[in-house]
Amino acid sequence: MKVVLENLTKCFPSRNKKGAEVIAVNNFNFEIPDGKLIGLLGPSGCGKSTTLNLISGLETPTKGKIYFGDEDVTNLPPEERGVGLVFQNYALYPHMTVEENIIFPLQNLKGAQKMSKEAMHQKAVETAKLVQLDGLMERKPKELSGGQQQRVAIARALVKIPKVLLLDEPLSNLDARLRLQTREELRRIQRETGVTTIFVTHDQEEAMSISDLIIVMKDGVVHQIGKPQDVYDEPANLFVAQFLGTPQINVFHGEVKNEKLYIGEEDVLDVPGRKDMHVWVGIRPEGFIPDANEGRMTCQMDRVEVMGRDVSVVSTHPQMTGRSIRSIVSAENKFDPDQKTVRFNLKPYKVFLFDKESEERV
Ligand SMILES: Nc1ncnc2c1ncn2[C@@H]1O[C@H](COP(=O)(O)OP(=O)(O)OP(=O)(O)O)[C@@H](O)[C@H]1O
Repeated sequence: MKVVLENLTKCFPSRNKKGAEVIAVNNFNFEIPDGKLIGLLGPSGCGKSTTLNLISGLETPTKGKIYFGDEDVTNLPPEERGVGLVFQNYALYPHMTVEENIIFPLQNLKGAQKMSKEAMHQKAVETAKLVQLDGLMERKPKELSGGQQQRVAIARALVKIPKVLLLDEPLSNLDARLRLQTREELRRIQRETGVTTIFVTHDQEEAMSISDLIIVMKDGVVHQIGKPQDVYDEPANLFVAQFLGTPQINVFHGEVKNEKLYIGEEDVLDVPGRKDMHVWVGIRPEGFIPDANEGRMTCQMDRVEVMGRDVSVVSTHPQMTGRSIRSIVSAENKFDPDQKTVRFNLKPYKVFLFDKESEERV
């Protein structure tokens, strides 16, 4: 089912009398396509959870509308929206078995939807199979790993076949290995069920790896929506460029003069057709090509970190905004441990220019 957000806005009153109100979500407009997995991404406090709570009905919007398909659900309570919810803390009932936990939402069905014990059991078994828990139905939550507990929570959210599945940081409580495994599981379950899913995370790598589309938010405002690779390759502004990618993009003070890009005294790249202006220059770590003789950009060598197939060259530059430049280059490049400088040429498609004031891409 598609989900339409129309001018969606949520303001919270200030916690003290003098303070300004908080605009947690500011005029969010988007149509989430049917059957897709959407990653809602941004730093802490950017309004991700509030957006999810508005979609689920746990919060009511200050302004704007929410549609599931063509139905306006803005004023419907959560239980009438048909959403499945999964939170960071699995919130399972500790005294119930896996099966009882999964069945729980079915027991509250009323009227024509009421199910027999046998039908509920069948449904629980089917859903448990989907999340690969079918051998563990008699266990209590404390007898399960974190990843398994989260799968019970997902099964419980799916058992009523929700129109929309909403996941708020569902992997945060898992250790690194389980996190990786469970996110792949999540992707598989979403593909198999085809339920439109919105997944909140502050972890850009997690969102990029499993989402069909990512939405990048900051301070309640949506900064960019797109396929993960497209957003990485074509960031709309400096914030998005800095938020996506590990190591982070390197940012320099720069200037376009006579169709050349200058960083400090050096013209590091030809930029045909560009008008003269001062810019922020963002260079992805993979955008540097070491060239000891003809490299147009000279940096002060700090150290080389071995990563296996690649090496990370850590260097500095007076026009750099952060502490040090991180460039990832093939391990086939050889560096002298005593060299004072390192010279690079730049891959033009890995270099982004941003307006100095608005920080929008130019
Ligand atoms: N009930 C509330 N009353 C007042 N302010 C709130 C309330 N809930 C959230 N906020 C504020 O709204 C903003 C957005 O909060 P929200 O929880 O949506 O962010 P988030 O992106 O999910 O953050 P995190 O990743 O830390 O959970 C924050 O500034 C937060 O302090």
